[in-house]
Amino acid sequence: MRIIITDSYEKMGLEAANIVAGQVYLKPDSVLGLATGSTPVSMYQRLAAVHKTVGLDFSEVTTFNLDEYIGMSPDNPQSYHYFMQENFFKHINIRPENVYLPNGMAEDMIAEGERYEKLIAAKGGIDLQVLGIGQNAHIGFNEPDVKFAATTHKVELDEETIQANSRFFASASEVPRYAISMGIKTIMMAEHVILLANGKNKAKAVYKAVCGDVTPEAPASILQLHRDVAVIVDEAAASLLPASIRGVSVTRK
Ligand SMILES: O=P(O)(O)OC[C@H]1O[C@](O)(CO)[C@@H](O)[C@@H]1O
Repeated sequence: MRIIITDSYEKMGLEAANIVAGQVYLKPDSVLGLATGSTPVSMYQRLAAVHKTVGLDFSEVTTFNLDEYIGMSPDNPQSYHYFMQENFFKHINIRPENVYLPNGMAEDMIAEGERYEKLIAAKGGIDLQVLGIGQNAHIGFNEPDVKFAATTHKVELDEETIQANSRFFASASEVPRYAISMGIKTIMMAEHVILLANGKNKAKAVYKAVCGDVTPEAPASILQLHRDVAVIVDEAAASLLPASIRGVSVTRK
């Protein structure tokens, strides 16, 4: 794992965007795995700016998102389809036919999971996967006690996740209870991974991901076994990392 500590949320996004942009520049037909949530927004803004100012070309890029709420249609403003459109896709020159998210409206979620995995495989697998992290150390919507061998599947959201995501809804009761998410195995098969986190409320989860035991109770801890992960965090999210880890990290001011 490489740890990059930045002094602001914007710089976290900048560091992440540089890695994504480098990937797309060197391999124009890259397959990107993408995340939603508030964390990657500054990265998407930066990538959109790089597209606009220097013409970073997304026309050959394919994207697969991590997850979608079950029962959310793509035109629902709370859906992750909608989020991606508003925060990223409409600002770049990606082709709509190269954009994939799990279908939260599918009748058979087992078949939908299999379909999604086949699509990823048909595109040659994910070159670079972007991840946020939940306060309970989830990645995608893989909640604690996850099965490390799981591929894309239906998940029941933890109460902690429902509470955390209720800020995007009128109330916690409106947050869907189920989602369809890439599994840990899907994520671990990506060639490169970047994990982003900002804010004090992510410090415990970052600690577990970087130096806790590798355990299904902290799903992100499995990333310690991945061959190429960059963890990009602001000072607040890095605040519980021990001096030994901070000593080998890169700090960007
Ligand atoms: O970035 P946020 O809003 O804190 O969300 C944390 C994580 O939870 C999710 O929303 C659930 O998958 C992820 O997309 C995100 O990485």
